Amino acid sequence: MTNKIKHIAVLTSGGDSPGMNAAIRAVSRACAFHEIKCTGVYRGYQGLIEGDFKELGPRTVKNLINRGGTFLKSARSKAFMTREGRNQAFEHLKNNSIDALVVIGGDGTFKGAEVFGNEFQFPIVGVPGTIDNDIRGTDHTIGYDTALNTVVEAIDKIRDTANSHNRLFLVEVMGRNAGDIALNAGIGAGAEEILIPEENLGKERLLESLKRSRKSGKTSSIIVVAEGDQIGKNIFELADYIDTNLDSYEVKVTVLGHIQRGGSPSCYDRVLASRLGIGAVDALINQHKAVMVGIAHKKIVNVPFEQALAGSNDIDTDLLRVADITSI
Ligand SMILES: Nc1ncnc2c1ncn2[C@@H]1O[C@H](COP(=O)(O)OP(=O)(O)O)[C@@H](O)[C@H]1O
Ligand SMILES: O=P(O)(O)OC[C@H]1O[C@](O)(COP(=O)(O)O)[C@@H](O)[C@@H]1O
Ligand SMILES: [Mg+2]
Repeated sequence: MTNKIKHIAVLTSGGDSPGMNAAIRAVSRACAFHEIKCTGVYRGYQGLIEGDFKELGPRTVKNLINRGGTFLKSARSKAFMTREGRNQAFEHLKNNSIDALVVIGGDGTFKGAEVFGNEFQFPIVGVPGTIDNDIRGTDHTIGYDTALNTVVEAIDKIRDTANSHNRLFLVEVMGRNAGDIALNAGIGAGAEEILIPEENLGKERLLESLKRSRKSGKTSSIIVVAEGDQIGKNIFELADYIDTNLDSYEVKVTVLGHIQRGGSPSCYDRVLASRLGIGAVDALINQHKAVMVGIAHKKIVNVPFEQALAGSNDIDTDLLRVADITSI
């Protein structure tokens, strides 16, 4: 076959997520399987600009499947947003005879890949790795399931103390512009209210709802707030507002922060990462470019970057209903 891919580079970019290591491992081993040379790029696009490369063989990636973070490290690269930076990146790829690139990251990473791929006609395939699950065309992104489990475990602990003290806890979770973590972990942890960017509840309605649940006999409450939510953006201001207008509870705030991004990946994320890593190499061998490899209805799919980037997945209205009914 003409244009046979002989050398693939792989990088991780944007916010790290549990399972990225498993995805790198799968890419490296799929390359070994198909007798394709594999190079790891350190620190995402920044390492591409600096030529910070390391050859990856099947044994280089041993003992990684269970490890959180990314051993190739990740970065948010300002220089890659410039044409000059991207020119440098292309020179390094050319000088190292690299034919194609696998980028593991989120929406920003795919945007960068789309821009770069168009500018230099360079084949790039994306693997969705972000805890936010804010990519279209794939049911799940790598790291999301692990993050959900971390959040639920943390909220279970908060529930113990909330209940012992008759307190209302506002728990802030990640998800820059997406409510997936808040909604699913909120249901899983039995939250009374879930505030997400996709749906603006309004402070007054939140207060009314809390008053109703207090009246119905609840003695403590957990509200899960996505960091990008309209009324929860400043969670401490929201806590003051509730404290001032609802005297039945003592209000406390917990910001879960970056613990949500760490830890050993769940089995689901390990399997997903393994499938998508292999899918990315398959896609390149089959001459695909500018696509993300995703999973839809249990099957591997190739989704053009343009579609993957068409806003985050719509929020599942059925889940909103489940949250409403189970918290009555
Ligand atoms: N429009 C763009 N042009 C070029 N590079 C971009 C663009 N958008 C994002 N990138 C690159 O992708 C990197 C990762 O994006 P970011 O939004 O930080 O994370 P994520 O991929 O997890 O969403 C950015 O730091 C930048 O280097
Ligand atoms: O660690 P940083 O750079 O402060 O970024 C925090 C952001 O990264 C995330 O954890 C993941 O987002 P991305 O996958 O888009 O990088 C968001 O949920 C959060 O808002
Ligand atoms: Mg993102």
